Amino acid sequence: MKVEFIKCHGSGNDFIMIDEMNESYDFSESERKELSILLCDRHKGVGSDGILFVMPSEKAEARMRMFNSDGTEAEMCGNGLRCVARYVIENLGKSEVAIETEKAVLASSKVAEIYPGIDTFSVAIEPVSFEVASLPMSVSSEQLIDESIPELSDKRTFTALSVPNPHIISIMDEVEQDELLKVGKKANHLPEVFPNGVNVSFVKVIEKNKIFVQTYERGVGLTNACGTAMSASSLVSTILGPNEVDTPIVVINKGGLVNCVVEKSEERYSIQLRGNGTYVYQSAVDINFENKEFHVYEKDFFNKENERYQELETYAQSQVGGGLS
Ligand SMILES: N[C@@H](CCC[C@H](N)C(=O)O)C(=O)O
Repeated sequence: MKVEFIKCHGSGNDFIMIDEMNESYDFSESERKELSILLCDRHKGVGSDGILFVMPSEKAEARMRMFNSDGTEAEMCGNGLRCVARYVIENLGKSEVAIETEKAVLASSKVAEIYPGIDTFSVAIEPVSFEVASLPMSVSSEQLIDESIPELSDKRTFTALSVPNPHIISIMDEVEQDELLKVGKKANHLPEVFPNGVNVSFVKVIEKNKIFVQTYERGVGLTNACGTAMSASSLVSTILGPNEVDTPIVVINKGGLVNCVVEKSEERYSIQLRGNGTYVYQSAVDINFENKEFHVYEKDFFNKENERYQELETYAQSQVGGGLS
């Protein structure tokens, strides 16, 4: 079977995007999982953090399903949703669209550039819940706000929330990647506490409304950026730290930066996540699901789009001080 795809990224969190709206691939569920494991492999495959399937929807202009590189499906993907929003916006010639995800239909639109020359897309990150049952997470309390999780660390405190995929966030003075890797691995081998796994983020507050976030992603490992994690981190550093609601929070990550606006209405939080949805190249793969063999065609690069993004990346790294280890 020949499958066409676009290689894209949001903040360096990279994806293989497959259009099932205009193409009738008719994948089975096991084929979607297989595609993710084979193609996301950075040594033998195309290499990416996950696969975005853009599908028809009865409730919205399109539906997104997102699979991690280990073949598991996530409830939501913020950086991926910006890429899908761009694809649907450009395909339909609209400036805003609604995208169906597992737990919600989410508003997405093209907005003012976050950096000169970078087409920028805003996606709604909701529903948000601090109930531990929503992750799910097994602890004796209903919420876990800035508390220790002894199984993970004896020196850090964490806040648990779903947006709606599961996250735990720890705010600290300096983010150490090796420590994040250790804690992230532990958290994802602790089914008695996190039966479905969890995304783990370390956050440094650089100044008011400016934070640095790095994430160990469930189903992937350390990534350049995780959109839902940056949204969750913006919210937690607003509740526990100096950030403000209704104000763009600059979130620096290893792959660049985004803006997050935390909103509160009738005691419910939501976040607007704004950033790039960059196309790197398009290509196709011939895949035989029986024997798991595949051949990737030549890459057709999008003209200079990713080179422009690299300017933003360089700018973002200059903003973080000692945050990158
Ligand atoms: N990178 C994504 C989140 C992808 C899913 C995550 N690994 C999970 O399993 O919840 C993002 O940008 O939000």
